[in-house]
Amino acid sequence: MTRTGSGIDWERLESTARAAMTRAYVPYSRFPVGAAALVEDGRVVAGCNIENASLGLTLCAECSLVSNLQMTGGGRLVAFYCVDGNGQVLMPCGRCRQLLLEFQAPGMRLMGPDGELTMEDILPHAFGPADMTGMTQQAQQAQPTHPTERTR
Ligand SMILES: O=c1ccn([C@H]2C[C@H](O)[C@@H](CO)O2)c(=O)[nH]1
Repeated sequence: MTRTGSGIDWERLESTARAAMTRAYVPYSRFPVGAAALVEDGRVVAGCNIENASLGLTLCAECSLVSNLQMTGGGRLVAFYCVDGNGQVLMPCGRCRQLLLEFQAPGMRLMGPDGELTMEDILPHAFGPADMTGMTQQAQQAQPTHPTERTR
């Protein structure tokens, strides 16, 4: 049984993810992926995977989605849905869990194979933005200066 209850319009996200999946560029794996997410301001953003002849440079659908998010006004993700080529729910790979963590609204919901999940469910004890703001003054001062910021 699918657990819902958060009031999220999952059907809209599912259909947007499926439409995004049809835009995938996957000449190497033939494994299209589409992702869609609801932004806290009501926008829906989407992405597809984009492969590369240099295989390790492949962009996952989630990567394309967060690029879309940032380029269309930024904000935080409230709900996320990802599908494979059959339109079935696909769980984000490890790297993409980290990408999503960066842009999650508090309590963001993801659709999993058996219902709603949270980031804490799929990436427990995560390293995230809060850890960076916790950097000590000393550690920040130790950062190398970017060449353009040098005064002489
Ligand atoms: O979370 C994931 C996992 C995989 N892929 C893509 C990358 C590659 O193009 C294909 C096979 O790994 O699926 C995604 O887009 N997102």
